[in-house]
Amino acid sequence: MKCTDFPESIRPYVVPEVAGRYIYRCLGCQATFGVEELLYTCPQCGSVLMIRDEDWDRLKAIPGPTWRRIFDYRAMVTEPALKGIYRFHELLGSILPLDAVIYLGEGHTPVVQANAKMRDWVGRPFFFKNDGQNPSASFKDRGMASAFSYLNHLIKSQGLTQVLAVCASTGDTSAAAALYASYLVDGVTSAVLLPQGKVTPQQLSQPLGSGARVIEIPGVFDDCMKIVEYLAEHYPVALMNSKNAWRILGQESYSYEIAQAFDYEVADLVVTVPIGNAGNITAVMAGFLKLHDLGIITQLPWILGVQSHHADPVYRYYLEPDPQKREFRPVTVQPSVAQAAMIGNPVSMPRVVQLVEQFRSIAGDQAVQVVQVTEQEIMDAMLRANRNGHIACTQGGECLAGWRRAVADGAIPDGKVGVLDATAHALKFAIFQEKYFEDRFEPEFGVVPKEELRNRPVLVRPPQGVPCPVPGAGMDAESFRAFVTATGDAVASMLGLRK
Ligand SMILES: Cc1ncc(COP(=O)(O)O)c(C=O)c1O
Repeated sequence: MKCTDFPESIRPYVVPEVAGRYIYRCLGCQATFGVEELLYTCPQCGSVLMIRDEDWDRLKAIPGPTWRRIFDYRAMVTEPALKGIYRFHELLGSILPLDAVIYLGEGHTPVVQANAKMRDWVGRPFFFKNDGQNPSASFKDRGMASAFSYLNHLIKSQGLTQVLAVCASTGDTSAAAALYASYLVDGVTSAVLLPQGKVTPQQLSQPLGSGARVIEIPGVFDDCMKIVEYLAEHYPVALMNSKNAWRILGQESYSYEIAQAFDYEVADLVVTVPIGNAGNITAVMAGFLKLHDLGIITQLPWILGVQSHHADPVYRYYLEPDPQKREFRPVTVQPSVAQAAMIGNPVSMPRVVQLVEQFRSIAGDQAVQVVQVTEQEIMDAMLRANRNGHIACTQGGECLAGWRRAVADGAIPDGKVGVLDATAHALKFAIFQEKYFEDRFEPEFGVVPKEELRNRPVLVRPPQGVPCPVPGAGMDAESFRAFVTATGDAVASMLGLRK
């Protein structure tokens, strides 16, 4: 449905105005800066930035029920600039002209209910929201659509040429950045820095296929991040990590979609996310806070962050109950199956600290929790989910393990329902499934396969003397019939079938 197909009375609700006064606000010294330039950190104190609409009151003047109608109408619109995350245009980019918006199919990801078996295994009902069904197969596309739409706007409005987009990545950020850069083509190229040997073959193939310059660095993600920060400080590049606040803005759409999927009744939900660089949990909290502030939702959901015991700096920070005594200490990560979240010094930690405080001040101390899970729990949970109709990656498994752990610890009251972020597609992380099925985990992971969760292919050959087809060579009809019958019977016997 096109915007112009709607009756005149509804059109004002559907077509967004290009308006607002966006600024970067420093979370350290509170200084503000215009968004005419792409900034990553505060030029005054070096702290991280968030983007704010200084004209927010004009949005607050619109009643919550009207906003809900606007977003629900827009869900039916097919115009590229209003599809996907930009149906929430006023909340995440209202200064962007619609012709600058880049849409590659991100957003609108499905919310899939867990079956009765999984519900009983956890002890509470829950859903997976499958962000692996985004174009580059992870949630990162939400933030990249935003960051590249903004970049596109700068290119168009300032006549920029030859922009080099760079990022450090645990695999998924690079796939998304390379994809969006490859679409823009005119004037934009991308280069991605990956920790050598610490992304899966599927993740590595993505930026290569999109034509990015792929640079491998010895070390872990945190080391790559320091290098791209250095590049952003000293060279003319556009940093596409979530330090770039436009990424956070786009990722807020995950919260908006959850609200919409649950008819804006989110009070009983526990939105569960894995934490790595902490951009995702930042965006999820910021998104719900905005909806609440505008009266689009009347109560906040709970937020549950999950970390592996091999990369758990945020969990450790919140172990201290007294906010005055909390002290953030980066950790040295150990190998983790939740490899995309294997980050010891999350860039968005200052954002998390402020938003958790804000969130808890409205919804209570229990409304944001962080739990820790083992590598074994992550693998077992992922495989169990995928045996029950899901397509969770290891980070999705981490969410499920965390949700189950929180329920078992008595931290989740009756009546709460989980919405778990399956942040990437299972296929990107198939290598960990393979290691489990083949019992090939290196000792440092500490994962021991459970027989009931393993699965391997079985080769069935026809009995001796029955000819087998040879690829490229012909076979006479009688031999082929003999092969089909003998092999078919062997398969049936293996499956316990009787004629
Ligand atoms: C699939 C996946 N899940 C989870 C994360 C963690 O998200 P964040 O770094 O925003 O905390 C990442 C990336 O870092 C990821 O690629």
